[in-house]
Amino acid sequence: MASIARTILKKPVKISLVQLSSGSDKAANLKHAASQVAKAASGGSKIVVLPECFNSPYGTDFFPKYAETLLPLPPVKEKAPSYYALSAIAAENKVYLIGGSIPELNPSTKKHYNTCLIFGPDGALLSIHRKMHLFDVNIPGKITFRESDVLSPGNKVTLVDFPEYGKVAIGICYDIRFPELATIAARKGAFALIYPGAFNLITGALHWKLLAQARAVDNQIYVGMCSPARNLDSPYHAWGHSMILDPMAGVLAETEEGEAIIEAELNEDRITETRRNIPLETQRRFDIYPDISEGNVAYEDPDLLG
Ligand SMILES: NC(=O)CCC(=O)C(=O)O
Repeated sequence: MASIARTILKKPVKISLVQLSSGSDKAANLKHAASQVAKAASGGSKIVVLPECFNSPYGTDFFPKYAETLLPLPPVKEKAPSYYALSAIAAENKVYLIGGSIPELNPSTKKHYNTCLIFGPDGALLSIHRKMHLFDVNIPGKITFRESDVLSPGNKVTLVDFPEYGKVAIGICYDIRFPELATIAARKGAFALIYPGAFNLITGALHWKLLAQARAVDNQIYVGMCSPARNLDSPYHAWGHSMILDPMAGVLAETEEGEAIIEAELNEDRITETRRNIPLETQRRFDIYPDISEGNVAYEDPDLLG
């Protein structure tokens, strides 16, 4: 089989993950996010990531209360303060901003979503990812959570093109448990999988790093997982431990549970070296099993097209 030689990261890029400390005051959370993204950008990062539900506490009781109306695009200013704050933050700092996630309401269907907005360095909206896999778990005596009591799932794989660099795939938290999403994105040429995510203290301790390393090693790609800082005053205690992994699943940057910014430089050489040394791409057996990146993959969500 021929080897697949293609450039997927056009030039080195520094990325920052902001493990933000948030509370119940949305305006204060937005202001704080602005100052932390500015700090990350001043260190040279051109891609900056915020955590899941960075503008609100995380929990089913909070989603409707904090939900913003994005549709039809562009949203009405008063109904989407986080949208306009993120756009301004991206433009002021000239960064690609992966805006964690915010609770969203589609007023025509009355459905709520857990939604990531991605803006370019000019402040223009590049893409929207709605969490595809909802966090519904029951580990008796430890944690029960049912996002689906309130939220609806998004219906597409999100690959965003950052023209100077290449494509980045977006998932939100529980989405990382589904390797299909990561594999589709990697085979479609993403150089990084980015997951804003708020794992908890039970599964975080066991699975957070394991899943990050699994997605990196399976796909020979960079992975970033960006958590909120742990806030013991809030009902949900996030695991923290934001991390950036290289395509060999080595940890490039990692933090603990407090507020922090972590950063790393990503480059094409590390991807090609990994893929040359362990040439999974040319060893796959699509004569035996299907290539899940081909065929019936949704990249557009009809609900988002208006
Ligand atoms: N916010 C989430 O999706 C949490 C996911 C999580 O904790 C897990 O174990 O998965």
